[in-house]
Amino acid sequence: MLDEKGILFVLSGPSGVGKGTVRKDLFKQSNDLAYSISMTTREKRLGEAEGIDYFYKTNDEFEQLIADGELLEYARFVNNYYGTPRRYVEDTLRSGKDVFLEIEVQGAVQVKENFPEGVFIFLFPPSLEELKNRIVERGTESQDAVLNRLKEAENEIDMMDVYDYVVVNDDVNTAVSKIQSIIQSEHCKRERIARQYKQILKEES
Ligand SMILES: Nc1ncnc2c1ncn2[C@@H]1O[C@H](COP(=O)(O)OP(=O)(O)OP(=O)(O)O)[C@@H](O)[C@H]1O
Ligand SMILES: Nc1nc2c(ncn2[C@@H]2O[C@H](COP(=O)(O)O)[C@@H](O)[C@H]2O)c(=O)[nH]1
Repeated sequence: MLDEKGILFVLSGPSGVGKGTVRKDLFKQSNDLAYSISMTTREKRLGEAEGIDYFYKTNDEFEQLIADGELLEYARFVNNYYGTPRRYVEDTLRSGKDVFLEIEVQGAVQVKENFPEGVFIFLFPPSLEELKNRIVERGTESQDAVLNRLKEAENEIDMMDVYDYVVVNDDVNTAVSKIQSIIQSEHCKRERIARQYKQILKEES
Protein backbone atom coordinates (compact mmCIF):
# COMPACT_ATOMS: atom_id res chain seq x y z
CA MET A 1 0.00 0.00 0.00
CA LEU A 2 2.75 2.42 0.96
CA ASP A 3 5.04 1.91 -2.02
CA GLU A 4 2.87 0.80 -4.89
CA LYS A 5 0.75 3.83 -5.71
CA GLY A 6 1.91 6.79 -7.78
CA ILE A 7 2.41 10.15 -6.10
CA LEU A 8 0.06 13.06 -6.72
CA PHE A 9 1.93 16.33 -7.39
CA VAL A 10 -0.04 19.58 -7.42
CA LEU A 11 1.38 22.78 -8.90
CA SER A 12 -0.46 26.04 -8.14
CA GLY A 13 0.30 29.69 -8.15
CA PRO A 14 -1.18 32.94 -9.37
CA SER A 15 -2.34 33.36 -12.93
CA GLY A 16 0.57 34.30 -15.17
CA VAL A 17 3.33 33.12 -12.82
CA GLY A 18 4.39 30.53 -15.40
CA LYS A 19 2.78 27.25 -14.25
CA GLY A 20 1.97 26.12 -17.80
CA THR A 21 5.39 27.10 -19.12
CA VAL A 22 7.22 25.29 -16.31
CA ARG A 23 4.96 22.22 -16.53
CA LYS A 24 5.48 21.89 -20.30
CA ASP A 25 9.27 22.06 -19.89
CA LEU A 26 9.15 19.56 -17.04
CA PHE A 27 7.18 17.13 -19.19
CA LYS A 28 9.66 17.46 -22.07
CA GLN A 29 12.23 15.99 -19.69
CA SER A 30 10.15 13.37 -17.90
CA ASN A 31 8.19 10.34 -19.09
CA ASP A 32 7.43 9.21 -15.59
CA LEU A 33 4.64 11.69 -14.91
CA ALA A 34 1.07 11.77 -16.20
CA TYR A 35 -0.51 15.19 -16.72
CA SER A 36 -4.17 15.37 -15.78
CA ILE A 37 -5.94 17.43 -18.44
CA SER A 38 -8.59 19.60 -16.79
CA MET A 39 -12.16 20.41 -17.77
CA THR A 40 -13.12 24.04 -18.21
CA THR A 41 -15.96 26.24 -19.39
CA ARG A 42 -13.55 28.94 -20.52
CA GLU A 43 -13.28 29.72 -24.23
CA LYS A 44 -10.51 28.00 -26.14
CA ARG A 45 -7.56 30.35 -26.73
CA LEU A 46 -5.83 30.63 -30.07
CA GLY A 47 -3.45 27.69 -30.40
CA GLU A 48 -5.16 25.57 -27.75
CA ALA A 49 -6.69 22.18 -28.60
CA GLU A 50 -9.41 19.95 -27.15
CA GLY A 51 -7.90 17.10 -25.12
CA ILE A 52 -4.44 18.67 -25.09
CA ASP A 53 -4.83 21.90 -23.16
CA TYR A 54 -8.29 21.24 -21.71
CA PHE A 55 -11.53 19.38 -22.25
CA TYR A 56 -13.85 22.29 -23.10
CA LYS A 57 -17.36 22.05 -21.65
CA THR A 58 -20.51 24.14 -21.63
CA ASN A 59 -21.81 25.37 -18.29
CA ASP A 60 -24.55 22.71 -18.31
CA GLU A 61 -22.10 19.93 -19.14
CA PHE A 62 -19.78 21.04 -16.37
CA GLU A 63 -22.59 21.21 -13.80
CA GLN A 64 -23.64 17.69 -14.81
CA LEU A 65 -20.08 16.49 -14.18
CA ILE A 66 -20.26 18.04 -10.71
CA ALA A 67 -23.65 16.43 -10.02
CA ASP A 68 -22.36 13.02 -11.19
CA GLY A 69 -19.34 13.21 -8.86
CA GLU A 70 -16.96 13.02 -11.82
CA LEU A 71 -14.65 15.74 -10.53
CA LEU A 72 -11.96 15.30 -7.92
CA GLU A 73 -12.11 19.05 -7.32
CA TYR A 74 -13.49 22.05 -9.09
CA ALA A 75 -13.53 25.81 -8.68
CA ARG A 76 -14.94 28.92 -10.20
CA PHE A 77 -12.06 31.11 -11.22
CA VAL A 78 -12.73 34.54 -12.74
CA ASN A 79 -16.19 33.64 -14.13
CA ASN A 80 -15.38 30.14 -15.40
CA TYR A 81 -15.42 26.61 -14.03
CA TYR A 82 -12.25 24.51 -13.91
CA GLY A 83 -12.08 20.94 -12.63
CA THR A 84 -10.02 17.76 -12.44
CA PRO A 85 -11.41 14.45 -13.77
CA ARG A 86 -11.59 12.07 -10.81
CA ARG A 87 -11.40 8.75 -12.64
CA TYR A 88 -8.24 9.57 -14.63
CA VAL A 89 -6.37 10.65 -11.50
CA GLU A 90 -7.46 7.72 -9.35
CA ASP A 91 -6.87 5.08 -12.06
CA THR A 92 -3.45 6.46 -12.98
CA LEU A 93 -2.27 6.64 -9.37
CA ARG A 94 -3.54 3.10 -8.79
CA SER A 95 -1.53 1.91 -11.82
CA GLY A 96 1.61 3.15 -10.04
CA LYS A 97 2.26 6.25 -12.14
CA ASP A 98 2.68 9.74 -10.67
CA VAL A 99 0.05 12.31 -11.60
CA PHE A 100 0.70 16.03 -12.02
CA LEU A 101 -2.05 18.62 -11.59
CA GLU A 102 -1.70 22.26 -12.55
CA ILE A 103 -4.60 23.99 -10.79
CA GLU A 104 -5.52 27.13 -8.89
CA VAL A 105 -5.55 27.43 -5.11
CA GLN A 106 -9.23 26.73 -4.21
CA GLY A 107 -8.94 23.43 -6.10
CA ALA A 108 -5.62 22.56 -4.48
CA VAL A 109 -7.18 23.00 -1.03
CA GLN A 110 -9.95 20.53 -1.98
CA VAL A 111 -7.39 18.03 -3.31
CA LYS A 112 -5.44 18.31 -0.05
CA GLU A 113 -8.57 17.29 1.87
CA ASN A 114 -8.92 14.11 -0.24
CA PHE A 115 -5.22 13.40 -0.80
CA PRO A 116 -3.30 14.70 2.23
CA GLU A 117 -0.40 12.48 1.09
CA GLY A 118 -0.10 14.52 -2.14
CA VAL A 119 2.79 16.93 -2.69
CA PHE A 120 1.75 20.57 -3.00
CA ILE A 121 4.04 23.04 -4.76
CA PHE A 122 3.40 26.77 -5.01
CA LEU A 123 5.03 28.65 -7.89
CA PHE A 124 5.87 32.15 -6.77
CA PRO A 125 6.55 35.21 -8.97
CA PRO A 126 9.80 37.19 -8.63
CA SER A 127 7.58 40.25 -7.94
CA LEU A 128 3.96 41.38 -8.37
CA GLU A 129 5.08 43.77 -11.08
CA GLU A 130 6.69 40.94 -13.03
CA LEU A 131 3.52 38.87 -12.56
CA LYS A 132 1.45 41.66 -14.10
CA ASN A 133 3.93 42.02 -16.99
CA ARG A 134 3.72 38.29 -17.69
CA ILE A 135 -0.09 38.18 -17.87
CA VAL A 136 -0.25 41.36 -19.95
CA GLU A 137 2.51 40.26 -22.33
CA ARG A 138 0.96 36.84 -22.81
CA GLY A 139 -1.78 38.78 -24.57
CA THR A 140 -4.57 36.27 -23.95
CA GLU A 141 -6.74 38.24 -21.53
CA SER A 142 -8.82 41.39 -21.81
CA GLN A 143 -7.86 44.31 -19.58
CA ASP A 144 -10.72 43.43 -17.20
CA ALA A 145 -9.68 39.79 -17.02
CA VAL A 146 -6.08 40.80 -16.26
CA LEU A 147 -7.31 42.94 -13.36
CA ASN A 148 -9.54 40.14 -12.04
CA ARG A 149 -6.71 37.62 -12.28
CA LEU A 150 -4.36 39.99 -10.43
CA LYS A 151 -6.97 40.49 -7.72
CA GLU A 152 -7.21 36.69 -7.35
CA ALA A 153 -3.41 36.52 -7.23
CA GLU A 154 -3.34 38.38 -3.92
CA ASN A 155 -5.78 35.88 -2.35
CA GLU A 156 -3.80 32.98 -3.82
CA ILE A 157 -0.50 34.25 -2.43
CA ASP A 158 -2.18 34.53 1.00
CA MET A 159 -2.80 30.75 0.84
CA MET A 160 0.85 29.87 0.21
CA ASP A 161 1.25 28.35 3.70
CA VAL A 162 -1.00 25.43 2.73
CA TYR A 163 1.75 24.16 0.37
CA ASP A 164 4.67 21.84 1.08
CA TYR A 165 7.11 23.68 -1.18
CA VAL A 166 7.48 27.17 -2.65
CA VAL A 167 9.48 27.57 -5.88
CA VAL A 168 10.25 31.04 -7.27
CA ASN A 169 9.84 31.18 -11.05
CA ASP A 170 12.55 33.68 -11.85
CA ASP A 171 14.11 31.49 -14.48
CA VAL A 172 12.18 28.61 -16.11
CA ASN A 173 15.10 26.13 -16.19
CA THR A 174 15.89 26.73 -12.53
CA ALA A 175 12.22 26.32 -11.53
CA VAL A 176 11.98 23.07 -13.54
CA SER A 177 15.11 21.64 -11.96
CA LYS A 178 13.86 22.53 -8.45
CA ILE A 179 10.60 20.72 -9.15
CA GLN A 180 12.54 17.72 -10.48
CA SER A 181 14.51 17.66 -7.21
CA ILE A 182 11.28 17.79 -5.21
CA ILE A 183 9.86 14.85 -7.20
CA GLN A 184 13.05 12.82 -6.72
CA SER A 185 13.28 13.53 -3.02
CA GLU A 186 9.61 12.66 -2.42
CA HIS A 187 10.23 9.28 -4.09
CA CYS A 188 13.30 8.65 -1.92
CA LYS A 189 11.35 9.63 1.19
CA ARG A 190 8.47 7.25 0.38
CA GLU A 191 10.79 4.38 -0.54
CA ARG A 192 12.58 4.81 2.79
CA ILE A 193 9.28 4.80 4.70
CA ALA A 194 8.11 1.70 2.77
CA ARG A 195 11.38 -0.12 3.63
CA GLN A 196 10.98 0.76 7.32
CA TYR A 197 7.35 -0.35 7.24
CA LYS A 198 8.26 -3.70 5.66
CA GLN A 199 11.03 -4.15 8.23
CA ILE A 200 8.57 -3.55 11.08
CA LEU A 201 6.12 -6.06 9.58
CA LYS A 202 8.96 -8.60 9.22
CA GLU A 203 10.05 -8.11 12.81
CA GLU A 204 6.48 -8.48 14.05
CA SER A 205 5.83 -11.74 12.15
N1 LIG B 1 10.57 32.44 -15.76
C1 LIG B 1 9.94 33.21 -16.64
N2 LIG B 1 10.52 34.36 -17.07
C2 LIG B 1 9.88 35.17 -17.97
N3 LIG B 1 8.67 34.90 -18.52
C3 LIG B 1 8.06 33.77 -18.11
C4 LIG B 1 8.65 32.87 -17.17
N4 LIG B 1 7.80 31.83 -16.99
C5 LIG B 1 6.73 32.07 -17.78
N5 LIG B 1 6.89 33.22 -18.46
C6 LIG B 1 5.92 33.85 -19.40
O1 LIG B 1 4.84 34.35 -18.61
C7 LIG B 1 3.60 34.20 -19.30
C8 LIG B 1 2.63 33.42 -18.42
O2 LIG B 1 3.08 32.08 -18.33
P1 LIG B 1 2.06 30.88 -18.24
O3 LIG B 1 0.99 31.01 -19.26
O4 LIG B 1 2.88 29.64 -18.23
O5 LIG B 1 1.45 31.16 -16.78
P2 LIG B 1 0.36 30.36 -15.95
O6 LIG B 1 0.76 30.45 -14.52
O7 LIG B 1 0.18 29.01 -16.52
O8 LIG B 1 -0.92 31.24 -16.22
P3 LIG B 1 -2.47 30.88 -16.04
O9 LIG B 1 -2.67 30.46 -14.63
O10 LIG B 1 -3.14 32.19 -16.34
O11 LIG B 1 -2.83 29.82 -17.03
C9 LIG B 1 3.90 33.51 -20.62
O12 LIG B 1 3.94 34.46 -21.65
C10 LIG B 1 5.28 32.87 -20.38
O13 LIG B 1 6.04 32.78 -21.57
N1 LIG C 1 -9.19 24.28 -9.59
C1 LIG C 1 -8.73 24.09 -10.83
N2 LIG C 1 -8.01 25.04 -11.45
C2 LIG C 1 -7.55 24.79 -12.68
C3 LIG C 1 -7.78 23.58 -13.33
N3 LIG C 1 -7.19 23.63 -14.55
C4 LIG C 1 -6.60 24.83 -14.64
N4 LIG C 1 -6.80 25.53 -13.51
C5 LIG C 1 -6.31 26.86 -13.16
O1 LIG C 1 -7.21 27.86 -13.57
C6 LIG C 1 -6.51 29.09 -13.71
C7 LIG C 1 -6.86 29.75 -15.02
O2 LIG C 1 -6.41 28.95 -16.10
P1 LIG C 1 -6.36 29.53 -17.62
O3 LIG C 1 -5.99 28.35 -18.46
O4 LIG C 1 -7.72 30.08 -17.91
O5 LIG C 1 -5.32 30.61 -17.61
C8 LIG C 1 -5.03 28.74 -13.62
O6 LIG C 1 -4.59 29.06 -12.31
C9 LIG C 1 -5.02 27.26 -13.84
O7 LIG C 1 -3.93 26.61 -13.22
C10 LIG C 1 -8.53 22.58 -12.64
O8 LIG C 1 -8.78 21.48 -13.13
N5 LIG C 1 -8.99 22.88 -11.41
